Amino acid sequence: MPVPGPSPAQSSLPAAAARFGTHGRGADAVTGGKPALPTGPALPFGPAARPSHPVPVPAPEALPVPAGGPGGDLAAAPVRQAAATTATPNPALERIMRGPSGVGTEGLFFFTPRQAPPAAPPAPADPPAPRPAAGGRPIPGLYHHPVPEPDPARVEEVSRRIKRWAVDEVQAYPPEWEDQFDGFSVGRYMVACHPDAPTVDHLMIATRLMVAENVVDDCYCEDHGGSPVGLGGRLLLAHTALDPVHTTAQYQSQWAQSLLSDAPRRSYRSAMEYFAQAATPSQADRYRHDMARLHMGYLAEAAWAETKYVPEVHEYLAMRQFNNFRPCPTITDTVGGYELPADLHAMPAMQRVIALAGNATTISNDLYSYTKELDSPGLHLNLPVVIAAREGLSDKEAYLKAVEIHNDLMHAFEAAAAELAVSCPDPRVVRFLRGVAVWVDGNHYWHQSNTYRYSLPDFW
Ligand SMILES: CC(C)=CCC/C(C)=C(\C)COP(=O)(O)OP(=O)(O)O
Ligand SMILES: [Mg+2]
Repeated sequence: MPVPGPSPAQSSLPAAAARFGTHGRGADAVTGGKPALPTGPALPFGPAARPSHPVPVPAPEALPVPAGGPGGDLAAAPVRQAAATTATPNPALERIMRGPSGVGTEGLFFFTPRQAPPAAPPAPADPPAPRPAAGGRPIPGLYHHPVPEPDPARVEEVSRRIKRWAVDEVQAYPPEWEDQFDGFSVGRYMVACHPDAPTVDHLMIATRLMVAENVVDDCYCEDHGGSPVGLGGRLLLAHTALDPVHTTAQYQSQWAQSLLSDAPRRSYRSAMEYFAQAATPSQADRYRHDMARLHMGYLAEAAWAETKYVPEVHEYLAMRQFNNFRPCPTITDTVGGYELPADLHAMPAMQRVIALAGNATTISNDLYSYTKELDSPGLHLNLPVVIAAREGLSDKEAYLKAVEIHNDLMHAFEAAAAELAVSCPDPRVVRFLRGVAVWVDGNHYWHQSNTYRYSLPDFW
């Protein structure tokens, strides 16, 4: 069912909500500069908008450990003293591999009861049994970890607050698209992905960014008012809502006003303002870097769409490593209320873990969104489509091959994460790795259960 375009009265509002619909099409363009709308918070990046000093970074032994959340048993001193490698039983290492216990921690295991780690003790006898997911069914043969249902009270509160932000603070979508916004279920998504968030305020940091990222993708890139034509200029200007321009007074104020001129920029600006207030400067810079990666991926995809180029499979996978969920799991420490320091984040082994996790989650999206994208206008690239075109396989064979690629990525991610947890048992590293792992699982849960948005092909 096509989504009706905005009414004339609403057409001055940027059409930003198509991301939240199952078949949202025909949105008006939002790329032109529109008159500034009333805004909520003050402009970001001014002295008043920022903490005058970074949020204090706790020492490892002082890391916040929410009750029942991950990391609780990881902050213990014995873990910090665990040997880099060991051939003999080591209680600290055993605890790392065993991971936390308690409700909500199933997704935090690198090794599940189904997959015993090499040279590691068996998992605890009574791991929490996840309740069945909200709906939908997993893709047959897709390697994943079920998660418990996200805390309904948190889901309700995040959902309430995010709608107020989207409607009142950034005017992200016109009123008639409310049901599509609700159907996206971003509250359930973020609560599932961040079970260790200490408070709803922490969850809101991730939720605003998630909405803003989708508003930009829909309105600038996708067929909800977006287009590959001119995308570079739009994305660069939107990127300045995350990474501010520093120029002379006359142009500084013009630039600041421009951030209010469409829904993507209003959303980025506001979500970044909230994020930067909670993050350390290093965490904010990490996010900017990840978003620059994302925008580069959007541009490669757009360039191929413009020239109707179907990439080789390895070229597609390279593009999709950038056009990727990566900016979402990499804020897990900010949302968890602690910091993975920059030098630990920058370790090549950590970078590999992050890339593999991002790639697995993004190929999972390719699989769950396959039928939606087949229905969209033009040729929408995703991994099964590219494999079919480039390797001469049937649609079904290509899809099943893409499932295998996803599974290989997941196994590589888990192996790399477990290896790093052993070789660098700093509790912040281990907690971050678990945060990424549970984000991967929450992301799968959301895709599987979002039957409003996704449906599986008829291949089984
Ligand atoms: C949330 C975020 C950082 C998104 C950036 C990249 C992105 C939009 C995806 C990885 C999702 O892929 P896709 O555009 O194919 O989304 P849908 O399949 O339309 O849900
Ligand atoms: Mg997709």
